[in-house]
Amino acid sequence: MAAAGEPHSSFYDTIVVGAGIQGSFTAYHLAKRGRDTLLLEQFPLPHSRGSSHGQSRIIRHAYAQEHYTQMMAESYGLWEQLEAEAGALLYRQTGLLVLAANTNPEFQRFCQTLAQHHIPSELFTAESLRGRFPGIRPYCGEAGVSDRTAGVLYADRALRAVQDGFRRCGGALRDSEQVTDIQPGVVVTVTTSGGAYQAKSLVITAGPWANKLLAPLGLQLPLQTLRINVCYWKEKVPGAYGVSAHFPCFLAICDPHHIYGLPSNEYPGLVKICYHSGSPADPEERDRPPEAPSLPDIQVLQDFVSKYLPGLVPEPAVVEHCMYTNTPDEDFVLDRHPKFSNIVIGAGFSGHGFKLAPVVGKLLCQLSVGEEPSYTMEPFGIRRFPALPPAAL
Ligand SMILES: Cc1cc2nc3c(=O)[nH]c(=O)nc-3n(C[C@H](O)[C@H](O)[C@H](O)COP(=O)(O)OP(=O)(O)OC[C@H]3O[C@@H](n4cnc5c(N)ncnc54)[C@H](O)[C@@H]3O)c2cc1C
Ligand SMILES: O=C(O)[C@@H]1CCCC=N1
Repeated sequence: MAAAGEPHSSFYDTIVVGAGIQGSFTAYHLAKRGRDTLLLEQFPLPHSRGSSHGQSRIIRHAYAQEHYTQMMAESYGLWEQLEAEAGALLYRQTGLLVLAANTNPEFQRFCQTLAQHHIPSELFTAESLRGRFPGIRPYCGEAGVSDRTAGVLYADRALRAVQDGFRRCGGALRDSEQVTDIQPGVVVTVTTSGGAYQAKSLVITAGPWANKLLAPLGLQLPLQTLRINVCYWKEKVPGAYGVSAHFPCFLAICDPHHIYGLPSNEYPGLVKICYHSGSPADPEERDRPPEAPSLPDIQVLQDFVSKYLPGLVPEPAVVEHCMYTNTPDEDFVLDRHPKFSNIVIGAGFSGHGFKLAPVVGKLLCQLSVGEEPSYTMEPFGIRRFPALPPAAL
């Protein structure tokens, strides 16, 4: 990194656009391998306009799709490594409870992946759930399966830790610099609001702005950007649903969208419970009220809280906002640009990418240095979207 007053280099091995959790981890892995790396961020850091801000995220092995459970084994290790390097606590184990009718096929897939991967877990009937978690009322006789390894990641702290780690490895992080133009080629030229830079390869991890950057490169991915209401609910007895009372994270498999929650911790007396969907929104106008009537997500949550969590006041006490960028199948996009092989794209993290960022960053790093990725990339390829115009491919 250039010292204060020294001119900045303008030629890098790799430039990463977007310093959310995915771009920051990609840059961290690149710098760790000795690649001269520039990480560009449009806003002053830290900021709350994308998807990686806030204090907490769920981390879990439990997934209905095996490819994520497989990746989580390595991800846990990399989070631990970052914790050690940063000398900061980034993860608190709380366990996770998945709730559903025990005949639900998705619930059964969760049970299968947990068993196949030997993740410490336990099955609960409605009755045993009541005994173990008195704060939860299985209103429709739901069953449960736990993932004891799950917990909460301290998101803001984690983002800072990975960016600090990147800098310690010699990486250059320039915030308040919006990328305004990308010229592909053997050497890629990136113009920002503050200058122009060149690199042998480029990684685009721009969150809800991905398609804006990809349009001039002839590519539009089927991404939907959603505004998410992040709701916090007051405990009737402070601490009853808290980490110290061993209340777990939970994921209720509901139709059409799941509901998930985290124990009270970051805001004393408040439990975070969210709907796993939101209203379509442009990230530039996230908080503008939608023209069409928005999803009645808060109503759905109120109904859920009053039925299933009798110790909470069934009205949100605090509502914050965040963005999801969803693909149609909610699998990530981790691939090279179909025409420009030295441009790599990480996008569409569909509201579940934080916990996997250490492995996502490694895979994007591997793609950008031309290495064989460590996992099958089939679920993440751009070519899985049949509706893409053939010209883009
Ligand atoms: C409410 C909520 C709850 C969630 N809960 C969980 C959870 O419990 N567990 C979990 O694993 N995941 C969870 N997620 C998902 C996870 O947080 C996201 O998948 C992840 O943060 C996506 O990171 P990103 O780096 O792709 O995007 P972002 O964080 O949005 O980063 C993209 C960055 O690119 C920058 N950028 C864009 N365009 C430009 C440009 N032209 N020039 C320079 N910079 C640019 C942006 O400013 C931004 O900083 C949740 C998400 C939300 C919103
Ligand atoms: O990724 C997670 O764990 C959370 C909870 C389930 C839905 C999305 N995000």
